Amino acid sequence: MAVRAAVAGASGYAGGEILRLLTGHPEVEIGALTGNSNAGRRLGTLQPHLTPLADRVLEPTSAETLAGHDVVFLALPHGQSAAVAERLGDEVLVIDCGADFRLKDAGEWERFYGTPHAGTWPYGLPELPGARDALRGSRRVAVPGCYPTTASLTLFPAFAAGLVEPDVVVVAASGTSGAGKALKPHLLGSEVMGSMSPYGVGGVHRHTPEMVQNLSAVAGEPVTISFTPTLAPMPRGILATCTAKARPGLTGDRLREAYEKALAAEPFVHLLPEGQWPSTAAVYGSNTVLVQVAYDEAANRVVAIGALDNLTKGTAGGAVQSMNIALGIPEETGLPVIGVAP
Ligand SMILES: NC(=O)C1=CN([C@@H]2O[C@H](COP(=O)(O)OP(=O)(O)OC[C@H]3O[C@@H](n4cnc5c(N)ncnc54)[C@H](OP(=O)(O)O)[C@@H]3O)[C@@H](O)[C@H]2O)C=CC1
Ligand SMILES: CC(=O)N[C@@H](CCC(=O)OP(=O)(O)O)C(=O)O
Repeated sequence: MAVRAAVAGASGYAGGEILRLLTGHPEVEIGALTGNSNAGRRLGTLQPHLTPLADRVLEPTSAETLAGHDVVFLALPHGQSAAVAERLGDEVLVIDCGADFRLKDAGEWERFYGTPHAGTWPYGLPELPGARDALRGSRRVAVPGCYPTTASLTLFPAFAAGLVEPDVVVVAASGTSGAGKALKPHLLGSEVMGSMSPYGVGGVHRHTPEMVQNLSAVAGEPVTISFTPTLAPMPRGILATCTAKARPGLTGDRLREAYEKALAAEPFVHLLPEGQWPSTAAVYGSNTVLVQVAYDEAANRVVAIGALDNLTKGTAGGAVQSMNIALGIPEETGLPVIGVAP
């Protein structure tokens, strides 16, 4: 019997990408689609690429409209998920694309988000050690932020093998869809086109504690991370350059072996052949993360670079991957691994 899935926030970027993937998922039947200011409108006017669903009309987002489904995807602004989720019942699989349930440390949540902490759900980054076990059979999933997905998948093999010091620098560029569809003056076409600009500089971006949480768990000790996000003039994609000081005795061969071992069985994280480096264009629309790593001997630093599509593996693809695991569906079902080129 098909899994019946509802999508809250279907008018937004993340909701639209979830629907793009679910329309091709053989086990899923799409149920209620909800919006907020766009409730009552035809989906085709908001998401014209979702042609099979063009005549579906958005309902208001409420526990009532989302009831009666096996899975509910929440693609809502931060702070909106808890009130909906708590009325959906424990047997429904609720997958939250927002940040509300990602962090374990309530103090860190309050410091970066400025609101009371709603709680912690199993974290939807299956590739991290132990994550698949926590997701299997779970009825709640917190989908990671797009930058933490990129940096964590790019660096965890180095930490898992104990090859680097717990002192990391991440500089990442993101496409503009990462900021959502709502109008923001710094995202107007004339502000973004032909320019790259940093934001959230100096340890203040809310994804910093999420990266720290992930990599500290893998390292088995506290990791500090200096994270600088930048905005790039492209609709989708993240390219993260991550560096960490090497531990004594590291060689390029040992580093490569550690990455090969950690990533060999991963369907969605692909270590490129030596000498080839990731690009955002190569992962456009796919659930793949491309990774490459090098040992910069003169600077004694590991340089690891990862690229993904922020809306696919960075949000919706990760969400569907976690749904598959939670429901016992083969993990790769319905998820593209091939990008769009040129
Ligand atoms: N974009 C990305 O790359 C990523 C996004 N996420 C997370 O996914 C979630 C959605 O992001 P995104 O799709 O980019 O954002 P958008 O701004 O594109 O979409 C937001 C959605 O939420 C709805 N909405 C707005 N306000 C409310 C409200 N008060 N109550 C209920 N629904 C509301 C909107 O409805 P309407 O349009 O009808 O008003 C719209 O459907 C966010 O939590 C975001 O952090 C996570 C990882 C990456
Ligand atoms: C380009 C851009 O603005 N990106 C967003 C992150 C997108 C993401 O992963 O979001 P959530 O944590 O909100 O789910 C930002 O930096 O705020």
